[in-house]
Amino acid sequence: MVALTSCHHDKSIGIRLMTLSVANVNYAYNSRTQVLNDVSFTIAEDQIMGLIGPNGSGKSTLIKVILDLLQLQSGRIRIGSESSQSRSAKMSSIYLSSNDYLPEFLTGEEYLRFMHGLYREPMDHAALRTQFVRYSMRDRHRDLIEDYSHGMRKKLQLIAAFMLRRRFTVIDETLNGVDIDAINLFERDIRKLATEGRSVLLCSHDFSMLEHVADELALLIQGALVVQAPVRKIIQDHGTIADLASEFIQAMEPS
Ligand SMILES: Nc1ncnc2c1ncn2[C@@H]1O[C@H](COP(=O)(O)OP(=O)(O)OP(=O)(O)O)[C@@H](O)[C@H]1O
Repeated sequence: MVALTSCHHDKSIGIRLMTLSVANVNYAYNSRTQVLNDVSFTIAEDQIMGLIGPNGSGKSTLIKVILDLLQLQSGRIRIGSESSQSRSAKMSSIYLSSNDYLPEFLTGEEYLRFMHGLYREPMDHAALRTQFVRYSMRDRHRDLIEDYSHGMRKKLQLIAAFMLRRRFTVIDETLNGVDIDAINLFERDIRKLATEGRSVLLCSHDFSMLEHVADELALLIQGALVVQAPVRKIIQDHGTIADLASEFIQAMEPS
């Protein structure tokens, strides 16, 4: 096994406020399976961080530990200045999960009202209708989620995130199955969140989308974070994110 522990940082950034700081996090589901190994990284305000890694490398586990859906076993996680377990951290974060388990018995509009209720935010009905039109779902907010296609369920989750505009948005593979028009809109909408000073953790196997949209990239291999680097530096040094990923994955394969 090649030791690959270097993390690259962009020295030109200077001092920035951090939305997320993860320090020395380990996680094991049981005594035989150590899934996360001493993971440390940060996401600055106004930054979109892409999270990549092979299947089973621990990306979803890391996200669940960050959001306190799995209990932190060791290390420290802060969202802003608060512990990730605090109520204020939870109120300032939104999670779009990789599955599309949504309450089938609600309409899209009722689901969004429910989400706004959780965050104690008033819902802007005009904004809701606008988002449904933008994401090619005109008038479908009145239909039961049960009747939505797979892509429509994903788009409903995206609309929730773009209406609620939390300080920290976490997206785990939510874009699978979403059409190209919606991806283009998503890229524009997610950049707007970042320009407002919000932060995004975007886990995806779609490297070309990440090349468009992410500022920074984190690569997780076998539960270890082997790279945190600005995307433009990766493209400068390696050509593409895919090239960087395959270089590291090959280097870590047993010879
Ligand atoms: N509830 C669980 N109990 C035991 N092991 C689990 C559990 N959930 C995940 N694992 C294991 O933890 C490891 C990491 O899984 P995880 O889902 O975090 O990977 P991932 O990087 O998100 O993968 P993918 O790209 O395939 O979605 C895998 O070996 C997986 O089998």
